Amino acid sequence: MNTLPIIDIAPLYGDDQGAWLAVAKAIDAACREWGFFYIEGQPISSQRIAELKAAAADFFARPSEEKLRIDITRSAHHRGYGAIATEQLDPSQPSDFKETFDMGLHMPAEHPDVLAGKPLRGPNRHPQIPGWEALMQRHYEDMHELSKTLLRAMALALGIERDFFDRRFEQPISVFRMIHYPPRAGAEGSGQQGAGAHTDYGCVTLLYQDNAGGLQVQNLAGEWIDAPPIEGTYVVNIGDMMARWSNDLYKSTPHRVISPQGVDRYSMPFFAEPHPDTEIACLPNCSGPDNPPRYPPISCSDYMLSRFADTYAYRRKQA
Ligand SMILES: O=C(O)CCC(=O)C(=O)O
Ligand SMILES: [Fe+2]
Repeated sequence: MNTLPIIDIAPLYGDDQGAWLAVAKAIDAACREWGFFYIEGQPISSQRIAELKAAAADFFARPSEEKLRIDITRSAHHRGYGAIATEQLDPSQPSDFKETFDMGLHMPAEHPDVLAGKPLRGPNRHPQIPGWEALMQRHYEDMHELSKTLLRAMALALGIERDFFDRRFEQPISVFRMIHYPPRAGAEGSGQQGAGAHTDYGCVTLLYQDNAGGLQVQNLAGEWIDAPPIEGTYVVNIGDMMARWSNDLYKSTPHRVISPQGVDRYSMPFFAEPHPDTEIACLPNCSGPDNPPRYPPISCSDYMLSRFADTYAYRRKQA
């Protein structure tokens, strides 16, 4: 059973200002209370999802040698394939029982930012599968637009300029990721779990999950509650950078994935992050005389790099 808010965002695409504001307020309230909610009425087509799922199933079923041609651990800017156990989201647990594909904003090797060695900038690394790159590119752009639509609603509800986030999310370091969780062999509680308990690092995560189930969210009482699959929805959650940006007005909530039993699970998060040079300093209207800014300003890229180093052993070694 689901206890998280479900928000129909269709009015964000219409002309009714009153309805628009009501949705913005509902999103804002969910960010303050839970940091986790579902959206429905979003414009990503079910055909797109079907194409992505077919592409994921095809890619992850390929031999390791083929997938490792785009090994993420050999990419300085974090693109490509992550084999099982590359990531360890909960350091007190075994590594995650999942494999991943990550892509971001493509910047060719000769782009000045790449030549200057700017962190997290560079070309994507796609598998050699016909149609793959075009599909991923289209989806990345559509998810970028969807995240900006949600951010615009948050800006309005917070009483800051409507385009505050639009201006800061140009040339973003957002990542689209596909994840495959193989079926778990042992009983629940034994050994590796799908994704260890963690909070997301960035601003806003928009997650498509298939119907296998297993995503859980920690409530205020510290209990794990299910965030079950709901047809046609995305699960949206706030990450640590947005919590920091909003002076902890918005919550970044721990979550995890229990490996599926007897079935494969596929999920596809889009991690929306700003331009790397964006200054993350207390947002307007998020502090006051009794509530001073809690964190010093930091650049988006410095913040993200420090968090990546915590989760990926191979990046710790590089650092
Ligand atoms: O696969 C999922 O449902 C959640 C994945 C997740 O939390 C993450 O990648 O940050
Ligand atoms: Fe997460």
